[in-house]
Amino acid sequence: MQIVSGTEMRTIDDMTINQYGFEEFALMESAGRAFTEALCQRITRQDRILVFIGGGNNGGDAVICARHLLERGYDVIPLLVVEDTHFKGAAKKHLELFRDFGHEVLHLSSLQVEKSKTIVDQTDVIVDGMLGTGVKGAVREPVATMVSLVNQAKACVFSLDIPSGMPADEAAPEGFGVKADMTITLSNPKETFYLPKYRLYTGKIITVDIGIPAKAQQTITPGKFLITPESVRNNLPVRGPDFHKGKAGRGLLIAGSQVMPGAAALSGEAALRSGAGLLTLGIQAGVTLPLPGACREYMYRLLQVDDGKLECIPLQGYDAVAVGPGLGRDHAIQWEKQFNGYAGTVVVDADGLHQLKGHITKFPLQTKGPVVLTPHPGEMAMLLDCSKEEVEGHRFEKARELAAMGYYVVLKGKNTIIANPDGSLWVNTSGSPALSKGGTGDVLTGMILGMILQGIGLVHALKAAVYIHGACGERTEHVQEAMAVTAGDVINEIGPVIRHLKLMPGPLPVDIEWETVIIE
Ligand SMILES: NC(=O)C1=CN([C@@H]2O[C@H](COP(=O)(O)OP(=O)(O)OC[C@H]3O[C@@H](n4cnc5c(N)ncnc54)[C@H](O)[C@@H]3O)[C@@H](O)[C@H]2O)[C@@H](O)CC1
Ligand SMILES: [K+]
Repeated sequence: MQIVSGTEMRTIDDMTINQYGFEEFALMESAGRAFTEALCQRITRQDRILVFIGGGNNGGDAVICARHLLERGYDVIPLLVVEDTHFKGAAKKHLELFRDFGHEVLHLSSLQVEKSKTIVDQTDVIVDGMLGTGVKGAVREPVATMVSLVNQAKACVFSLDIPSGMPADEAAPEGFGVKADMTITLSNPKETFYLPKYRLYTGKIITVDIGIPAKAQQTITPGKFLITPESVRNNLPVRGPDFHKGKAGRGLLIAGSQVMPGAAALSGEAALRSGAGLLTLGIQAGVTLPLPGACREYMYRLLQVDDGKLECIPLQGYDAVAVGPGLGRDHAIQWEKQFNGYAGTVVVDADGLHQLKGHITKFPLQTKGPVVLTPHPGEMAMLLDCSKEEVEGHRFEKARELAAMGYYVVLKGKNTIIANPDGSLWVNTSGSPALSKGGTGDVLTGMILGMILQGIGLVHALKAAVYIHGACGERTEHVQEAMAVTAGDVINEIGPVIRHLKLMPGPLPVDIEWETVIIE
């Protein structure tokens, strides 16, 4: 499932209409109808419906929705928030058709604000078709007053394509808009749906297919995609009857310190629970690991510290190395000496990232294999010399900026982003507030290491680890309060979540990119 900015959506629409000859009028009909179908599955015949109609193509879609609802016998008030003169092209034709079929629209200009407030108060369902991806700048009157009215309404609000007023481009200045209960988005989820500043706007997100050809979608490169459970399931490691531990990789985890031994234990156990075949823990000599746990299952390599530097470990025989959880910053990793020419995968997290900072531009050139960085927003800000707010406001851009230095980036947070050095992105939708606790990041690093070791391909491994980690958080909430969940509880869900994924009912979709998905 591809995610797009508003600008990219316009490019796709232009290709569809101008390059492939699709009629704009018919495409709009398809959009309005797909929206209505999804809407009708969620409302009842008794609902009083108010359809807010703007003057652009989003309003055109809303006119079509109002027509279909009326033709199906629903109780509908179509309310035009601008004058007829705003309507152009296909939207204008659809408005004319609406009237030709004998339907009437109410004009906002003919109502007092008090009257419009009464109408809103008496409504059960609001269709928000005022502004779509074409919004520019802050919402102007009279739409701004209507946005406020909608946000105070008791009615269930369904935004058409995107909540009115909210921009569809990450680069646009922050906008104020409708706060929907559900957004039924056309063709592709918009990138801003996955930014923290707009989290309260979309409500649940549903994507509907409006018949845009795949060829038009493929013109957007590098692409941004949602991680779907189906795509994770299709690429999970499989163990045949002749399987043995050597086939599940040999990993090295350099982690832990006197004050944070638990981070090493959590990461290591998560790597093993995610399928790692053999794991060695490289840990500073003298650190006492908390027992029990998975500490029994891995091998140890005690690291000496000399002159403030951590001893280097020969890396032959290790398929991947993860470095950083709980490591501290006092004992320096000798990046160049330790990893020079190493052809396996290196994963750097937590204190490892702080230590890597001074080597950030050189490091990908010193290793032969891929390097994965797993920063949270604060660590990302540190790596890119910007503020955490800048990272959170521009998560796609910042993930790509770091990836362009030659890294695979896992930018953590709600809707974790995976970025490829070529700029391709994957966005996660699983997760839970239960994961907001110390140690869950260490668990994710271990899971990433475990998945990488099983040889399913680096991006598939990252997608699987990130998705399953989020799903583990969701599952912990079924049996206990989110606030009570610990990182150890998350580890305990890895096996059940993978089992659940593997047993998912139904045939596998041939091409998930074109499935309609419901994102809770
Ligand atoms: N061919 C296409 O391009 C298709 C577009 N579709 C729909 O078209 C939408 C995009 O349509 P448009 O590009 O016409 O744009 P919109 O309908 O999002 O908005 C344009 C209108 O809003 C007004 N406007 C812009 N910024 C404003 C602000 N800050 N305050 C108040 N009014 C403002 C403009 O004057 C114009 O009338 C999508 O969201 C989608 O709903 C669908 O019909 C599918 C096909
Ligand atoms: K809208």
